[in-house]
Amino acid sequence: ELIEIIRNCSGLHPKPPGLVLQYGTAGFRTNAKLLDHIMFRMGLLATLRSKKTKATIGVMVTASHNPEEDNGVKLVDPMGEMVTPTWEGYATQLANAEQEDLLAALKDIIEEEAINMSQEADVFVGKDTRSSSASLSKAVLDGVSALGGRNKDYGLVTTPQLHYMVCCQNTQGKYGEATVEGYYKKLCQAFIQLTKNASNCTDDQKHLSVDGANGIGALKVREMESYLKKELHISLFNDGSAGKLNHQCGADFVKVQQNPPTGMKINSGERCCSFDGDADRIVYYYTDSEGQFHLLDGDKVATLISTFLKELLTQAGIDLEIAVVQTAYANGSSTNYLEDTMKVIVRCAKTGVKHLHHAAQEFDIGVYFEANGHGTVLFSKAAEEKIRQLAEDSIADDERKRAALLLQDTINVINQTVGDAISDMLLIEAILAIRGMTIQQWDAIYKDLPNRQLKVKVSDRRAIDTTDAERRAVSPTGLQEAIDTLVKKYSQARSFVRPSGTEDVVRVYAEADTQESADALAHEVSLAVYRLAGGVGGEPKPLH
Ligand SMILES: CC(=O)N[C@H]1[C@@H](OP(=O)(O)O)O[C@H](CO)[C@@H](O)[C@@H]1O
Ligand SMILES: [Mg+2]
Repeated sequence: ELIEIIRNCSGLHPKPPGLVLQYGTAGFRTNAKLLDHIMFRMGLLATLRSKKTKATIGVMVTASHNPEEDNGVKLVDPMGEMVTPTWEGYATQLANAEQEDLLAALKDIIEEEAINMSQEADVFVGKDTRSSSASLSKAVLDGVSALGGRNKDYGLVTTPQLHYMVCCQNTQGKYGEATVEGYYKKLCQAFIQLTKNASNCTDDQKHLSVDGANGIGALKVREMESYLKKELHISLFNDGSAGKLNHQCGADFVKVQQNPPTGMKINSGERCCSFDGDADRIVYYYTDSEGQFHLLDGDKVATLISTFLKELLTQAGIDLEIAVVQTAYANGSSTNYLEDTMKVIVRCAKTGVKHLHHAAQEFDIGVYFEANGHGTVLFSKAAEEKIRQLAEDSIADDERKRAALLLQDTINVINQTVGDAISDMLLIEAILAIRGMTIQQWDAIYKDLPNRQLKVKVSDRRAIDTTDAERRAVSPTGLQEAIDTLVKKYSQARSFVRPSGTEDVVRVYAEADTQESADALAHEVSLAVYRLAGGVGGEPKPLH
């Protein structure tokens, strides 16, 4: 019977023969026209995952910072985290089975995981604002129904909101209420509590300009505003009413171009931030009186947050281990500052949020951020418990107790399931307010080393294999030696290369004491990649 149903339904979502796609760093992602069968099949897979875990699973339809024509899908595991690697493998298998092999591919997974098909299943579905998202999310729902799963369609939500809903549902409301309203209430209440500790904060300081990337984040910021009770004054730009999603705006554009977004009115010295297309990344910036642009990326955010937390822990007199997890893309100055001045533990993980999240779970408090602005803070159960006890302790002295209460509100403003632009924004705004800190003062904590990111096209990027959290290349032969030799020519220099997990390119990163040196080093390393790793098209040209 099931066989019949699936055969009929899957016929409505046929796979283009021969098409091969991979569940990559952030799920499937490609031109929206190629994704209908993927969505249907991810509906099937999410239902199986739900039966297997006996918990609610999430499916988010989005392609984040990609252009509007693209789309994609990510699966969310029971605690709101990214789906586990084994199931990423199943996702790829199921996605690539030809139409006539679909049933067999499903059966393989059911047998391999010994799934009880009579177990009930629940799947939460969300989507971003892309024009293709409506029909693609329907295809997901079709997949869920085909296997008899129940679904809840949250419609338009940010990626981190969907992660949050899944976690709330599976913790029976302990993490919060599994509604968009519940999300705003929890975060905004914590934010308002926190900012009560910011004495004499002026209206000017409460103002923030937000670039919504013409995406879902803009819609949700607008929805949230009334819950903020005027404690934060947001001017929203790129709200989707006129401009195109991610086009010359949004966090990815601002970070990679090191330029302000179009469509935003920026007064010199004013605090601004940009979200990406599904609102799981945030970067801050301002322009100074000379018109110079200053970017405060994920590394600066991690520094601000970890410094704040460390001070509170000291004030509270609680002994908890705090660590910052970065990737190889973290600016060398940030790593030095954190290790040498802040004296916090720093770990380097492979690119991709799941790797950082995993590494951060090893500590009492793990702050993780990619340089591009995706990140959050994780508190272990034991850490939350210690903080709660002190906050409720009736005989603790006032200063310790105040710090514990601040830590508690901080925990509540954070979305621990995944990086969340809205939640990160509220936390950063609260920290700046409490410390009476301007964005210029925040920026001055350390000075970024000039850096450059480039892409090189090669015939097969798998030719490059890396080790040591992607900081060294082990193949092709001679590449790492070539990089080492080039790096030695410059001062305070560092460079590495790795195959991208989301684009068909090799990424090159270089930093050095001056922008000229960083640019020259990045170019020379690009040439080495081109020559040693099978470059295609013309040789990389120098930037200047
Ligand atoms: C250098 C860089 O920013 N890489 C991004 C990018 O991965 P790549 O594997 O580098 O293509 O997309 C990922 C998913 O959004 C994100 O996690 C990661 O940080
Ligand atoms: Mg994103």
